[in-house]
Amino acid sequence: MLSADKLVILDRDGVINHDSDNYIKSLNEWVPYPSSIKAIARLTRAGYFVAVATNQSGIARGYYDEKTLHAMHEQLITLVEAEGGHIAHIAYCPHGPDDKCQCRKPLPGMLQEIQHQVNLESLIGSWMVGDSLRDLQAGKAVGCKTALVRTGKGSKTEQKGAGLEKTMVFDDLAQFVDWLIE
Ligand SMILES: O=P(O)(O)OC[C@@H](O)[C@H]1O[C@@H](OP(=O)(O)O)[C@@H](O)[C@@H](O)[C@@H]1O
Ligand SMILES: [Mg+2]
Ligand SMILES: [Zn+2]
Repeated sequence: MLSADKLVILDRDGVINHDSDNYIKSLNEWVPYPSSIKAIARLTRAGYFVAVATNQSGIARGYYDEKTLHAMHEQLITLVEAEGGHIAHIAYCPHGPDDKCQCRKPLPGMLQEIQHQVNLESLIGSWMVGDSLRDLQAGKAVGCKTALVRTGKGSKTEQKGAGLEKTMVFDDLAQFVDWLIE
């Protein structure tokens, strides 16, 4: 039986893979950080469940389609499983900022989807790891502990400084995992 403190929810762009201000629009543009793939596998081996919650407004904006997004996620799963890791669930929000959905971070809808997928009563004590303030806000809304990584937009988020109370800051996902499981 999974306990909430053994669940780590990851933002995708800027945490697992390089981000771009022009969106990640194709499988070729989806370039993982090798250390992040290995870090996910280390979490699995340490008994953690790992899930992903990612805003993908590029779909609503017409930059790419869900078939392309699924190809990126199949590649992610293949790379993680090749390292002996596992991803329990990938939640994504295909909507745009004006669509008034319940799943676009900073709203916690995707985290609640993950909660139900892994059969947890609560996410209190789970981890949310992101590079943007909205990732941390979504996590805090449902009681997650929060970690900011400096990759992707993380350094900019850190410099802005707002909303980082009780958030731990790490250079990258690998450093967070070193701290969490060592
Ligand atoms: O970091 P996650 O949630 O995995 O994904 C973020 C991406 O969907 C894109 O989100 C966009 O924000 P808007 O959706 O345009 O506000 C921009 O920040 C892009 O640079 C970024 O690639
Ligand atoms: Mg991000
Ligand atoms: Zn949505």
